[in-house]
Amino acid sequence: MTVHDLSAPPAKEGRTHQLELTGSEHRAVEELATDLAATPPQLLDHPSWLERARQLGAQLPSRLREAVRDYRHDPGVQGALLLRNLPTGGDTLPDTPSVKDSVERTATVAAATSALIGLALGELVAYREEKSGALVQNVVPVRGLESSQSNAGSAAELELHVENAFHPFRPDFVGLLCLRSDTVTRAGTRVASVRQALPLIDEADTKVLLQSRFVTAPPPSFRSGEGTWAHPVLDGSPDDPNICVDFNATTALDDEAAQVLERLRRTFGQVAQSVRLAPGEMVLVDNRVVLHGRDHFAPRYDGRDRWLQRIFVHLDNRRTRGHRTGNGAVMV
Ligand SMILES: O=C(O)CCC(=O)C(=O)O
Ligand SMILES: [Fe+2]
Repeated sequence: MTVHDLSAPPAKEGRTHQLELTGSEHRAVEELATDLAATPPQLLDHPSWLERARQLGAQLPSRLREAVRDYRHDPGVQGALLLRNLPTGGDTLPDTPSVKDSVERTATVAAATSALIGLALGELVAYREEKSGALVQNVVPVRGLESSQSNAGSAAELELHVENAFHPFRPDFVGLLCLRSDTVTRAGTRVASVRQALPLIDEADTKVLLQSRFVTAPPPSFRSGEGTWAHPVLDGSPDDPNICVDFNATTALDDEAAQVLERLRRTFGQVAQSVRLAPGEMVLVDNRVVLHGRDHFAPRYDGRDRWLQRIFVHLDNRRTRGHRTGNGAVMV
């Protein structure tokens, strides 16, 4: 990550969470990820592979475990954790996938790295109706979907959103590990937290945002799903609220709320930072307080396009037990 990075001064007092692994820490993670990738049946979504991933996750270098634990306790003003110098199996990477809804099923060093970190943070989860319920999903540009408001798009900027804002059990955290960056236009992941935006929202608007005057539709990645019941955009502590909004999918139920929503969109546009991930960098965003999106870019479809791998994390899997068959990782 280079320009406009998370080391830019935060909007107000607070920690910026980031950690660059040393050479020996990198090798230690690589060894664990290589061991995990080779663990039978070498399938990411398999219960026995995930059991091994939980065990090996506990052996990650202590500075990494500390950084994750600290971030989990309080995600800071920016709500993001940036990890650098992670292994991705760099020299042996295949071409960037190019098809819609591409996912990783067979274990690789990169996918194992994401799984180890996700399981150190909490529980890996996926949605049966999205990307066939795979735990590690590819974020790649897809030909024909350039203008889509999904992670397969490119020509259009992907609007700031909370991941799966419509869902009663949206992820608590989203992780994006970069395998290949967009070397031409240097497209970044945009991040903006409600902790940064709140001081810029006036009190009257905050009041409206705390009321159930909004609805949100499922994103294009979901095969099916109902739009939400009326919900507030802000909830919890008025001083440090959670946020639930998708500027492409949330609509207001009345004119006043629509104006407030539009002002909120502009405010978030002001505080958003572009995180230009380089290969081996992973950004985790706290999906309760951070909106994310993506700059527009021009893919070449030559096998070398931008390639991220995405994971979702829940902190408490008892909450969703009734939605997960056999206590597995996929919500139905
Ligand atoms: O491409 C990116 O940087 C982020 C895309 C996104 O919003 C997602 O995959 O959830
Ligand atoms: Fe997203």
